[in-house]
Amino acid sequence: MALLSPSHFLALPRPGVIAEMPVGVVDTTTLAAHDFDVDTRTGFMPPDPPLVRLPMRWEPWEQLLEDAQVHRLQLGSKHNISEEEMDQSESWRAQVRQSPTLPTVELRQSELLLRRAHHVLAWNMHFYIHSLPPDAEIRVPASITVPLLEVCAQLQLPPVITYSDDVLYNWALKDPSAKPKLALDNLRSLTLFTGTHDEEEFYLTSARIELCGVDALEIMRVTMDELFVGDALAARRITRYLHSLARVLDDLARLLLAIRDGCDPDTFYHSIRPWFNGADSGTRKWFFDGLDAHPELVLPTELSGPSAAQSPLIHALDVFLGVDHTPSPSSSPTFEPAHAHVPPKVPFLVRMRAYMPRHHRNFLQHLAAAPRPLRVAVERTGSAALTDAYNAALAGLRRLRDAHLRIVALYIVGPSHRAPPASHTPALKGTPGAVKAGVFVNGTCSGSGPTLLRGTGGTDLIRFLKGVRDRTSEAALELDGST
Ligand code: HEM
Repeated sequence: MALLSPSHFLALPRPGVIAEMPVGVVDTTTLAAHDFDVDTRTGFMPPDPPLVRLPMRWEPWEQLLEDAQVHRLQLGSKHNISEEEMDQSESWRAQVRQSPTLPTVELRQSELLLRRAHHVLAWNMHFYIHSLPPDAEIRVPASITVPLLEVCAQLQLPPVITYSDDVLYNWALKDPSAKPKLALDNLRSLTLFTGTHDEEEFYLTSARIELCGVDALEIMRVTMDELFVGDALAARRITRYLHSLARVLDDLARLLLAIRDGCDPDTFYHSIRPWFNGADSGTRKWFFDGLDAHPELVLPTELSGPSAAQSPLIHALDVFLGVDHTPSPSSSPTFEPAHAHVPPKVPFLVRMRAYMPRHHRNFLQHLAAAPRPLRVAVERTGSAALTDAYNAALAGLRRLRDAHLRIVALYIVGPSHRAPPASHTPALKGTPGAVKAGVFVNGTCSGSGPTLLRGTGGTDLIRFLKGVRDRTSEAALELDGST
């Protein structure tokens, strides 16, 4: 790939999340950045397939990622891990430690290079940490720490796998010549921990929801146009749009529930999910080597693993419909991190925004600052038809969250009460339904005991999810405008 010259318009400095862009300077870091990197056809997914490999200069990182997958590194916590598997992981980790610390300056010229670098380095870091024996100290080698933190400083993302690494920017087309190319069944994942069809389906379920969610984004857009007009005809149109939104939300719920066709709950819980754990999900602290020589690189105080709670689409739906997730002071324990070495911070869903690509974060801020919020407009008109339609859209979002609760019960609560199947080999990619025999993997999910279940991000899971679901319905309006 040819690198851009420093004077090229795409090589202009990226904007700060909080800092405003200087007056007159357009954010050109991605071709769609002027509209928050939200594409009219693909929403928060990029319209073109993500980069699959960095240029030769960074080939050592790519080679390590390929080796980890080809040699099928195993979770260090797997209860019946063989000597051979332990040796295999250790020899891969030794290669990581011996790798040179590659410079990242040239990556800065392209957002797409930076994205791929974050993907590769963060994935290598999770392979490194979670393949370690359960009693080993967690020390991320300088060859990962330094370039990863440099890339993170550019992208304003934390040094950990995010939803954008495993869903938004982790896909390719099965058939590039298919029409339409981004059909829901024309996707495959790029990087997998386990090489299983189950893991791929886990990521692709979210990817399909993002693509189908484009219809919801379009409804938001036309509704906001009508809110600007604000007359009786606009109110009738918005009424129609909100009923359509309820139907789109039911489509999203169907896509979510369809995960059951391709992803086995025990495989997910025991073999796949432990790879996602962040620093706030385990009892061992993560140390990052190489920082002494780089005082300019700053580590975040908390690192949560990837979660679809980082999906900008679902946040956008809440913002648009005016669902307020600010927890009351009495509900704060729901949002406590799992371990004492991670200080409690802001509410979980707000925290998750720091893990989103910054253009998407900015999109949500922009949406929240809309001068004519939908909920206020519905309250003001007092129209029965419009209020019904608004409540129908909220009910659709609640049904989506009800479906999600069923999935969490099936994929986390259920398996956490069961011992891992004694003979369990997940079906390999491309062989769905293959006979399962041989190996099983014992997960290390935080709080995975029956009494206190916690999510990837360290939440008191069911209580938290029910709270979010209930706040969705609580936003409903009575006909006279009261809640
Ligand atoms: C097997 C499939 C899934 C499982 C086991 C699962 C599990 C979880 C867990 C444990 C949480 C709590 C937060 C955390 O700690 O990460 C969560 C939150 C969340 N998940 Fe999922 N999830 C699944 C699929 C999805 C999908 C496909 C989506 C949609 C893109 C989604 C959207 C969300 C959202 C938006 C939240 C934040 C709470 C909310 O807004 O309702 N999840 N999920």
